Amino acid sequence: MSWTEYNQSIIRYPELGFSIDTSLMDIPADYAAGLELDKAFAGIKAIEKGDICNPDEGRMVGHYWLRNAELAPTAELKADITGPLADLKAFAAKVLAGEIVAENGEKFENLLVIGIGGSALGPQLVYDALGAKSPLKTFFFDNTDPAGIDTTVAKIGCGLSKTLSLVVSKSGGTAETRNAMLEAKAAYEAAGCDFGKHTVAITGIGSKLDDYSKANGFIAMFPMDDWVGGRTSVMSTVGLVPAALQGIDIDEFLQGAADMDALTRVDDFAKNAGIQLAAAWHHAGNGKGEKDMVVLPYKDSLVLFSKYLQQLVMESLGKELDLDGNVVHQGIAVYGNKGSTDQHAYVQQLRDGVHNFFVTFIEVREGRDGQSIKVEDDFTSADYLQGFLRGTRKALYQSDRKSITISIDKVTPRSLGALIALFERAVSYYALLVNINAYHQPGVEAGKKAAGDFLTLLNKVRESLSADAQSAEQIAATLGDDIEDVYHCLSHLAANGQAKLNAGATPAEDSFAV
Ligand SMILES: O=P(O)(O)OC[C@H]1O[C@H](O)[C@H](O)[C@@H](O)[C@@H]1O
Repeated sequence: MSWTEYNQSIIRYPELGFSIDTSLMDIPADYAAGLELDKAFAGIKAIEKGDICNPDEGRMVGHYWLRNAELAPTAELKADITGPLADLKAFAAKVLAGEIVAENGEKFENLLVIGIGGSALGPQLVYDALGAKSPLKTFFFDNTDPAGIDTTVAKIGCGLSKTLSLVVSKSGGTAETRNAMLEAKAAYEAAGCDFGKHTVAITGIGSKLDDYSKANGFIAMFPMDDWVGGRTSVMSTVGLVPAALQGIDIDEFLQGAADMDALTRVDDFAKNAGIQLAAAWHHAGNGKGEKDMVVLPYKDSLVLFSKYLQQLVMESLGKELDLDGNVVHQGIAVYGNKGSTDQHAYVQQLRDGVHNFFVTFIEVREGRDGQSIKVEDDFTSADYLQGFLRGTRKALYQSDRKSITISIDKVTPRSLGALIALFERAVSYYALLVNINAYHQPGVEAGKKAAGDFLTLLNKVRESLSADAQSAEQIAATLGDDIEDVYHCLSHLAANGQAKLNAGATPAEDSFAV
């Protein structure tokens, strides 16, 4: 790759301390000419002006308005953004000033965020990246795993009475979040505290959670709108309430995103990092996701960025049908962790093994805020980190492994907002280029329905147990259900003290009794 090609491939946004280098993707100069760029630019405009761009759910796609309410297509929608923003800032200021306090009159010291998917990943990323000096130490319940909940409750310990909980669910009906909330309630009550007096809801108006928050005397409720998808909700009340409580400058966070939005909505391929990122993905995977994206931030505080992008990209782009109903099985697989840590784990395969990926390096130019010691005569830890990034990038390219390098000066609310906005925009553009709806998630429902079927069967199996040991086959015959499904119910009951297992040599020979 020549110096000239590097200069031609890089896009720099000095106002954001940002650059993106696609030179090591080897994209032919005429590649963009073969893409439906006009359709992509027109599609983004339709999204931002409030067309129903999520046709399957009949919804607008409004996350771009969250950082610039002036873009919202009506005064009412604008007020739906600015009103809650002002309210949440006032609320956070009162909590941090000790004007809103715990039931026992003490200042809140901890925050417990209860949510899953888009209602957890954004707050987790923001806290990890920016929350080092948070006045509220933050914990998460992001699952229905009772052991995980116990571990977190143990970590909070006697601080629970000074813990503010946020129950976050757009739909207000997600089972894992409901369960985790009830587990939290039980933990507060075991500590002699009233759950409602320590808790805030963030949810859609009129949802089950909204009703529950009123019935249980929650401190406050912040609304979430149906035109914001879970995976793009970090700049709605979902991400901003916890961030403001953590003392993070949310105005800067929103401004970084607004600035990136402005720079990536221009109809000029050469200057638009969002469309270029989407085009790079398209070229790498032949427009069909044939290559996975490995995300490698060389900065510990961005370790969750790969996990965050995993939901943003895979839930948005992983679709069976295109907008015309054709079966396309689109998507881009995303995984990653951080550098240089991963060089001592899976980078061996990236360099030498199966060639099914491209890398997105995230470079943070400043090593640390302040002076560094020398770890060798001439070098600091930051020099090493930079050396490993540059070295890995080069070593991969030498074995024909492509990469994108995105650089920011440092991890700040502004640069994190800009990074998130860049990937949101690239996802929108890519979806337009391959003609899919990036804003629904029909596949998620199948797993939820099957989980419901399991629970129905679990009840039936539990009731079929008797003092006489029976095999799965016998119980399945009585119930008229699938033997293996019945067996998994029996195993679960036995593992959780609700059935007695007489272990045989094979699952068929296992028998179960009450
Ligand atoms: O915020 P909630 O309604 O509880 O949804 C939480 C998450 O679960 C759903 O199943 C979706 O797949 C996610 O996109 C969503 O972010």
